[in-house]
Amino acid sequence: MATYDWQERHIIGLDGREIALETKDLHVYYGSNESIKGIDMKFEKNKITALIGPSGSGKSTYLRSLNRMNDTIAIAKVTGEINYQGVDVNKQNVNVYEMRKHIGMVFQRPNPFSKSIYRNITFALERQGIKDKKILDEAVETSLKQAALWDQVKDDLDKSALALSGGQQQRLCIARAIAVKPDILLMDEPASALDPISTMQLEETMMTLKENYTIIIVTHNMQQAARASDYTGFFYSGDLIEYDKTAKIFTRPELKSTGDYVSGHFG
Ligand SMILES: Nc1ncnc2c1ncn2[C@@H]1O[C@H](COP(=O)(O)OP(=O)(O)OP(=O)(O)O)[C@@H](O)[C@H]1O
Repeated sequence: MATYDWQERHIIGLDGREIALETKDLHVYYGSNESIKGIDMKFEKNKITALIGPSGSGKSTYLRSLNRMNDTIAIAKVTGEINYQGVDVNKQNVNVYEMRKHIGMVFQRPNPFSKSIYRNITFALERQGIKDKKILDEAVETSLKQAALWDQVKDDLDKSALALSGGQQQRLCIARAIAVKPDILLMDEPASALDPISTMQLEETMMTLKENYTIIIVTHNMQQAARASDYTGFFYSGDLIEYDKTAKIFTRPELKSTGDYVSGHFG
């Protein structure tokens, strides 16, 4: 069993880069359990950042706090700053519904509504008061194209979303998330319920999406992080231990713990 110096940190500064989102001294508590222990992290605009680390290290908790999903958990308390376009979205007076139009989320398991493919995409837009059929049609086509699903479903838009394959359902959920034109897409293990082919298609979709979006993804799949992301953050026990360009993390990380984790020799 290797021993590691858990006081060591190596965190990239991202000086001079355009920053889409930043947390400062972010802590998350579930009751008396401190699951995130003061994380400072910046995310570069139009890049994919992967969050990796062992089970229970706090990746999902951190990701979910970025668009206030932890608000729904009664015992959760989040302190610190989450800065997005000059606003601390962790402040109580922030309109969370509005904020989530800018910072969207795709979950681990595809969760389309039990509605048609078309209405899955238009639902949020209609809630915003958009009724013009031409605008809704355009939104459906654009977001399905961006999610690389249009060609497969364009003749079946009235069919139930639940009739799609798992991989198609996940791409529909991405299309639904991007229909409201967010800046940032948070993805919590979006490929964990998918087969290898759907996983590859999802990764290709992510690579195209980053032209327009900043993506932050939690993944257990090291190959996926290495292939698809620009930056990687290694989490351990609620702390961000090492954060750098993905190529560096996977070939010559600064810390032994990171190197052991990404090569499967951790512990
Ligand atoms: N809803 C919750 N209520 C109480 N504790 C929670 C809750 N969600 C997570 N935790 C705790 O917070 C810590 C971090 O969990 P989290 O799920 O964020 O880790 P993770 O790195 O995403 O793990 P995994 O890779 O297994 O999904 C764990 O100790 C976990 O038990």
